[in-house]
Amino acid sequence: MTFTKTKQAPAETLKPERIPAADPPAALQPTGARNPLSEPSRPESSPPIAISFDSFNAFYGDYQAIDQINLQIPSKQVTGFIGPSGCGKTTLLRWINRMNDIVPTARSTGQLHLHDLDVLASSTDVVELRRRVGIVFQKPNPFPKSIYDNVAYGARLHLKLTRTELDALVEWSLRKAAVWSEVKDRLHKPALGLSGGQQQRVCIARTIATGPEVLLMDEPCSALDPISTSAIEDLIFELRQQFTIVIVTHNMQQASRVSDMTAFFYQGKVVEFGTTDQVFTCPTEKQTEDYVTGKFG
Ligand SMILES: Nc1ncnc2c1ncn2[C@@H]1O[C@H](COP(=O)(O)OP(=O)(O)OP(=O)(O)O)[C@@H](O)[C@H]1O
Repeated sequence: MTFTKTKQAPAETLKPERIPAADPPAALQPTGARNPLSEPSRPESSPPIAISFDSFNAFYGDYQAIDQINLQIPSKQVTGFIGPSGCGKTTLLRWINRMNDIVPTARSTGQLHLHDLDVLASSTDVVELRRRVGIVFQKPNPFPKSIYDNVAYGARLHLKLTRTELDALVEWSLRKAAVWSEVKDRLHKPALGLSGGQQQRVCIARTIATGPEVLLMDEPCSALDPISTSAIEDLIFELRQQFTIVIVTHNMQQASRVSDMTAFFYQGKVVEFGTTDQVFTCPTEKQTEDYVTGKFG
């Protein structure tokens, strides 16, 4: 069995709003420059690289979860991480915004760059890094606050906006996350009163409200029903126009639908990395073929 990349039609019942053409508020324009070291030999037509792992290793205590990974993630595309349970997908994802800093046993060696920023340097401002690299988790995790306050939360921390500007930002973010029409009349009601799919889109709105360049998504649909999953997939497809997206998924159909590039992981290594069409229809490695066709994993 092989998969071909097809764009799903939006679910009629939850048809997402299209992304407004307008740029985000000026205060949210990304500031990242490109890493010149990552790009010198790439042909003109290749997209620039947003994230580079070079000889990257990650450990929990003595256990090595990531083994000598070299991976270059293109800007403003969707890169899917696939592979069997325990192969290191989440670990690698969480190093990109240093979420693993909160795990006492976690450490890494090698190089990791976001454009020209040395992510692992002790001098790196982790709060600013996490503003530039937002993360959406497996289960929607809205704060026990109103929808408005959820989305405004990061902006209140990072940006000094007037009430009018904040209102505009909240609306922009909720529109971008394709949930505005469903929540605009209940902005000051608890976010926890929404459906799981709506909560997840509010969490995405909360993440993009601080103006990140990168969105990390760790199995963002695993707790959602098929209609909500379809709405999130449509949203991912739209958001890649503006954000670099890295998504971990166990769902092969989902990976083939939403990802431009796919990395197949096995036992802490990247076995194969290429366009999603190539990885799913014409894999070069037997292990990849066995995995995407469901023979193991
Ligand atoms: N906090 C931790 N402490 C110790 N070991 C950990 C920790 N988190 C993950 N590991 C181990 O690191 C390895 C990689 O785990 P990771 O969660 O990155 O894999 P994964 O590919 O994302 O798996 P899954 O698809 O099941 O989520 C596993 O062997 C796991 O048990």
